[in-house]
Amino acid sequence: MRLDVVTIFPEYLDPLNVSLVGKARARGQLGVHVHDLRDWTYDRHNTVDDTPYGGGPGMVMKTEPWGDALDSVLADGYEHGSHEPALIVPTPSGRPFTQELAVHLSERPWLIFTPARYEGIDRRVVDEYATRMPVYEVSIGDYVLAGGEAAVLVITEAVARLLPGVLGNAESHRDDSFAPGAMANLLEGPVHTKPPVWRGREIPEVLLSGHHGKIARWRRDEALRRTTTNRPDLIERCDPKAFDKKDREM
Ligand SMILES: COC(=O)c1ccnc(N)c1
Repeated sequence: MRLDVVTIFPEYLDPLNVSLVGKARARGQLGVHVHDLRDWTYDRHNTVDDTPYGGGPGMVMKTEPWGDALDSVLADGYEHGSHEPALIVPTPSGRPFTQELAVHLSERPWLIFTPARYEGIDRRVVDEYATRMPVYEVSIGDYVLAGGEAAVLVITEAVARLLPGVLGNAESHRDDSFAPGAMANLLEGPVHTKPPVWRGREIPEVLLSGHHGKIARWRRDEALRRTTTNRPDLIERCDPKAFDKKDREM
């Protein structure tokens, strides 16, 4: 997978050099190219914004720098063998970013992120590139940020961990919160590790039983309990039949 990020704060994406994404890059599983939008400005002040047509507060990011930047990124990607780009536009007015969307994006070969600042990017930029590739306008939650770069980090982290071979244990995805299948729409339950007793607190006995069926049922019940408490809105979406099937597998 190739990721491109065009931003006025390239240093904001430095965390993509560390941890899981950094390791995936070092192993060549992920190519990450961060570009400074101001490299495509030609005036003395490297201007990237201007006042909004129709009036209103704040400033709007101008079409020309974005157009020149995206054309350059596309040319470079194609030249190096990438294909089927998709534009990812982090915005509070986008579709919710979900585990399902993360899975979908992890299956694409090339993602180009355009995190905005100010009041956003002139709409004509999205309209222009929507003629050449799929555009995903994505919100990471019901709140507004000063810029989309933090959302790029969130989306990249969620997508990169799904790439084959990135997470040590391929099974780790199966019980993810929101993962497709029996755990779909359920929050993950609690986890425990050594020591067996800590400040007088012991491990739930079932986890020490070695009975995989009982352990799986306990984990499912704990996931249901946590989901009921924290996300009752998800409960009606659960597929009880999936649990029956899982029970049979136990
Ligand atoms: C400027 O970008 C945002 O404020 C933003 C991006 C993605 N999701 C959000 N909830 C906000």
